[in-house]
Amino acid sequence: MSIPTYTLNDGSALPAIGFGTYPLKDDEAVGTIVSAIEAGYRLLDTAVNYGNEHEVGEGVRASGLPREELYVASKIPGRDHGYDDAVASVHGSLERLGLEYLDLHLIHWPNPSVDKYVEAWRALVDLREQGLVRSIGVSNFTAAHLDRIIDETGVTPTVNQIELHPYFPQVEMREVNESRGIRTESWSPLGKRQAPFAEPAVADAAAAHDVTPGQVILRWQVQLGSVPIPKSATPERQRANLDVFGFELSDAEMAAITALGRPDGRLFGGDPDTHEEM
Ligand SMILES: NC(=O)C1=CN([C@@H]2O[C@H](COP(=O)(O)OP(=O)(O)OC[C@H]3O[C@@H](n4cnc5c(N)ncnc54)[C@H](OP(=O)(O)O)[C@@H]3O)[C@@H](O)[C@H]2O)C=CC1
Ligand SMILES: O=C(O)C(=O)[C@@H](O)[C@H](O)C(=O)CO
Repeated sequence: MSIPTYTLNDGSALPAIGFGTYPLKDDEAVGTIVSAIEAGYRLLDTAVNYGNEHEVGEGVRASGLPREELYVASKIPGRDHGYDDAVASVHGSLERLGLEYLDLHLIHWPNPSVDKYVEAWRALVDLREQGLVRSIGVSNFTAAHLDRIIDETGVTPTVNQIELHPYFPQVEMREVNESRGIRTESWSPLGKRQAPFAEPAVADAAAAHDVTPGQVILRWQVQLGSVPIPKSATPERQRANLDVFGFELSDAEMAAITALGRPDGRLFGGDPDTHEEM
């Protein structure tokens, strides 16, 4: 299956759906990642803090695909936001992955109380110039965090990966990203443990299009223009989650799913102004 791509603001191409790798680990993770690549995923999302960059790199090699056909993305953890620490962090990621370059590297969380995310961003800008990272972006950034790094460096992130699922549809942040030319990526795109598969807005659309509730939610993500990165350890679900380009939700179906959003819809209170991860 060939996956459509978006052109990012730096001219590079990002697959319209990717594979989330948290919390896959150890030998089993390698097989799971190979099965995802065989299912057709090309974008693999990892992070230093997932502790599985080695496994992702092994999966890339075991897939037998040429490196340039895969799109590998990782993230700098909060403890590495100082400029030199961020540079060392990216070198560490490349070493663990066993790759010569990353397609995309993100700042994982802004950690505003530490107040060093601008330094981490400067490091990413320089690493991109050196060719170690092809595209650079952020995760869990609010409008204020985005505007600060853009104002202080003149460089706009290509993507902002944020929590986005039917109970937390991020209407405002999607507009914030779009107005700055930043592509939104959705983490926990299905809603993880709280996936709203039984909600009538989802179940009715699934019945109408003869697809699964998971496919409806991921298709909703695609039609919002956000890039979902669902995780599944199950090959059948991996394949089903990718098979969302052969049907289209109506405007009414889209609106009904977005209307499931609620103010307390975050999965674990991950408000980037207050939730910090090191
Ligand atoms: N930047 C950030 O701060 C964050 C980034 N992430 C990224 O986002 C990725 C995805 O998020 P995640 O939290 O895993 O949540 P998801 O919304 O992807 O849900 C994953 C869960 O749903 C199950 N599942 C997957 N497909 C289906 C299906 N078709 N039907 C029923 N159940 C299904 C999986 O189980 P099974 O494996 O058994 O199929 C798993 O338990 C992560 O892997 C990570 O890469 C996540 C959190 C924060
Ligand atoms: O998966 C990620 O990228 C995270 O940031 C996680 O640590 C996330 O915060 C989580 O799953 C907490 O339960």
